[in-house]
Amino acid sequence: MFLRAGRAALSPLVRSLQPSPVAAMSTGTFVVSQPLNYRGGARVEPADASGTEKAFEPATGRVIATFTSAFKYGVKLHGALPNLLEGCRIIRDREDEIAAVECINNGKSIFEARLDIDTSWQCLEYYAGLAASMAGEHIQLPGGSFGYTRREPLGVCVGIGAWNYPFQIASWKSAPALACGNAMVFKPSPFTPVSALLLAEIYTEAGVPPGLFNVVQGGAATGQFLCQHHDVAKVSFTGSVPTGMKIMEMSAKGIKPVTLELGGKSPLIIFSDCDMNNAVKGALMANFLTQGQVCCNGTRVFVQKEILDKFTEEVVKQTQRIKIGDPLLEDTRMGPLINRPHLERVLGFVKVAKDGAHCGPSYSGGFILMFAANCRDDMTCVKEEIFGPVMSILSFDTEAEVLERANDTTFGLAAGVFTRDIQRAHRVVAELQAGTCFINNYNVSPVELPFGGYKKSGFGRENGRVTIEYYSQLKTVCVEMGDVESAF
Ligand SMILES: NC(=O)C1=CN([C@@H]2O[C@H](COP(=O)(O)OP(=O)(O)OC[C@H]3O[C@@H](n4cnc5c(N)ncnc54)[C@H](O)[C@@H]3O)[C@@H](O)[C@H]2O)C=CC1
Repeated sequence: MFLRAGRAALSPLVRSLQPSPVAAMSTGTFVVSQPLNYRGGARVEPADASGTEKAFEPATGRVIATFTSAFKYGVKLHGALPNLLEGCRIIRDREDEIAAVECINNGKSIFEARLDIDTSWQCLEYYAGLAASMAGEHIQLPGGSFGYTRREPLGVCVGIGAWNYPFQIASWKSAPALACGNAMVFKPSPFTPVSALLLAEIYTEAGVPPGLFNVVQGGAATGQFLCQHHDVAKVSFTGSVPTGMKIMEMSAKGIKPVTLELGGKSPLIIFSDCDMNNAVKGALMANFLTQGQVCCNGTRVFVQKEILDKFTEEVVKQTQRIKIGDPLLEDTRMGPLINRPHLERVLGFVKVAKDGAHCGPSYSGGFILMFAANCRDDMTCVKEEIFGPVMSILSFDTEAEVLERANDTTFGLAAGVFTRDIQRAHRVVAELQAGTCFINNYNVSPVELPFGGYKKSGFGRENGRVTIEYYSQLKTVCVEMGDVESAF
């Protein structure tokens, strides 16, 4: 199953967690003993505790936290602009500790967890800068009259997160929300309840007023409660399409705006004139980060016929070199999937794919990694979101053909193209039905660039300047400089 011997070598990293108020360490991993709900600037046990849930360490199956779900909730708006830059500084200082918590609770490699923490503090830094430059318009009207617009907060925003990027999702939702003057109640996935608490404590330490960022633990029932709460002005959700539909339905009843960051089955198109080395690296980046549990992964890899064999051979060679194992080890690049039911689900897709495709390396018992070559568009592994380390390779002849096949999906989160022909690159991305398109790279996420989906992958955006519009509302002020011209 998993390299226990390697774990002993990790104790210095693990020990460095001990001074943290979060965790008391046990044999090479941690257990959380304090309450995991956060309200009014402190950890609390919910008054209406409705039973307990457990969170596990994916690599070992150990229980790392037992926590209570919360239902009753009330948050007061403070109207204060928090010091996000100080929060950014604290996250950078505590990067190793936060990354280790993320690695233990999620299973992603420590190497990758650190990258997630980087994109988290970068987000706080970015919106700290934007907060000061938020401005409305001044519009001249006849007769010296004029109008102006103000960007105002929405109120209490709810953030609901998935388990694959727990700290990053909490940061990407809360930083723009707080920068716009809102309060946020954040509900992490019950699989990964721990690191959002670290963010809450960091905000408090940074001087964010108590009550501006709160964490509520629980599953679907808690999420529903938050979406239906009459004090909630907006819901920002990251998760699956079926849950996204429910969130939208609930929000519609209260006429609440929603941001939906949902699933995907994104195409990655490799033309024969590509830089092969970069294209292979791009395909690995597009499929194997966080054990393939990434919404925008380019899992349908379309390769132009002339280079199909060479490309497949290189992909196989390089996937075989990926270091799989204990996610806390520095050289590990792929850890375990989030839990056993998810592993079984992914293996189910692999089993079906094996009947129709030539399949590459696969390992079972907590870790798997594979590719399926010679796939067809109608295969289940090509049509459905697997959310695991499974790359499907398909061949194509012409640009027109591949565009039609790439767009033949109800999802539209991301897409990628590798080619040396700059005109073709831009022509192709203009035709791709996806919210984020990569040219000659894949799965990089600079915080300056908006991220979000087309079609059933959702709407609204995270990151970038535009996200300010999703966490604020526009007030128009009309100013009369003359007399009132009455119709009566
Ligand atoms: N577009 C994006 O930015 C991202 C999308 N995802 C998508 O998320 C999915 C995997 O994440 P999961 O956590 O399994 O998704 P999920 O939809 O099962 O759960 C997501 C969150 O919603 C909550 N929830 C579940 N039912 C609810 C309900 N009825 N009302 C309110 N809240 C509810 C869960 O407790 C969790 O916090 C994949 O489809 C993936 O593609 C994941 C990461 C990023």
